[in-house]
Amino acid sequence: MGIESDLFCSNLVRRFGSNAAVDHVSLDVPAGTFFSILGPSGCGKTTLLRLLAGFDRPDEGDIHIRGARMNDVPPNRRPVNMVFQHLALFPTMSVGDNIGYGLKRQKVPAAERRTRIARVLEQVGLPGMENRNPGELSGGQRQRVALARCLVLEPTLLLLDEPLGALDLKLREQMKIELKHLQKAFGTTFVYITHDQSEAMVMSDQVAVMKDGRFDQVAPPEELYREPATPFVAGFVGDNNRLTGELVAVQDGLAELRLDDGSMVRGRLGQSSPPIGERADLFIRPESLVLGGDALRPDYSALRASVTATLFDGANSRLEADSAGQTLYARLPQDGSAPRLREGAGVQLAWDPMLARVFAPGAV
Ligand SMILES: Nc1ncnc2c1ncn2[C@@H]1O[C@H](COP(=O)(O)OP(=O)(O)OP(=O)(O)O)[C@@H](O)[C@H]1O
Repeated sequence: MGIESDLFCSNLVRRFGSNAAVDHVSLDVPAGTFFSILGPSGCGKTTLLRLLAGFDRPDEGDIHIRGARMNDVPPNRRPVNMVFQHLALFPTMSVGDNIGYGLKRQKVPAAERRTRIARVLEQVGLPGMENRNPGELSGGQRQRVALARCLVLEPTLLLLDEPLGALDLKLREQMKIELKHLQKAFGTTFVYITHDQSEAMVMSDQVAVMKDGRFDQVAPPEELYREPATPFVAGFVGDNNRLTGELVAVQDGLAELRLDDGSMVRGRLGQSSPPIGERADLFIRPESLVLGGDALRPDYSALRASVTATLFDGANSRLEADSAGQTLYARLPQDGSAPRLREGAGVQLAWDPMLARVFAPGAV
């Protein structure tokens, strides 16, 4: 890790007028890893990727690729390739010619080109498809050709700008697993931008959650999910319930909140603690909520709620309930153990306070 990493950036800033689209971003991506930048529309992902590719220049900060400073290096001289959402395969060229295009420009001899094209097609699971036309391929196959066209050039870094965005849901699910395997097989360093948290979580070694031009948190997917550093990350990564109340006490890292209907709930204090007496948000995941019964542990927090709907979605089935005007979702296991609950039925929703996070209110 450090300046010799495949990609190392320090304090990158890119302003448009008075607005900093990229606002002091630093990142360190070791060789052979899958790094995702995840954030909502307009947070600055594309602007950051354009700086890395060299299509745009930072106002401040440095970009290093394998130890070499890139700020003044034009895009075609950087050891970087880019895959776009709307891929631009040349429609009148065969798959083989599309893949060989960059090699030809590098003046790689024809025989070697043929060997490398055949090998990369095999690696992306399209052996022998050199002579097909892009129009004769499915959307997923075309995206694999676009990837092969970049990987055949053996870049240090592959930048991917929402490459699955144009595919339908089922294909996207399949391709995100394939991409993860391909990245590991090639060992190329991937920097992937997306607004889809599931894509980032499934594929990445590290995810940077971006908001308003800054990184809120950079961590492996599981850590982001279990230990969100900010209320934005808690609300953006995975499903979460949010309860708002007043912070009345803190003891041993556990915060106690009084909700507006007077109920008391508890959760672990996050990194940014509000002062006692101030408003605070408690986040608890749907799968951490249990439908309370006799076996409720005494240290659990619990709320009375009334069922507003059961939402069947196979393994992701959920219960929607209302507790004093706040909507909560709880996971409903589909192995027959979930009780049958009618709309309007009263339930008790309980949780282990260690699984809940409490933060000062922030934009979610
Ligand atoms: N050339 C430009 N001139 C002025 N403002 C720009 C320019 N490019 C981007 N911006 C602004 O910078 C901010 C970040 O834009 P950017 O396209 O990087 O976001 P994004 O996270 O990629 O969004 P999306 O997911 O919708 O593509 C936005 O407020 C955008 O309006």
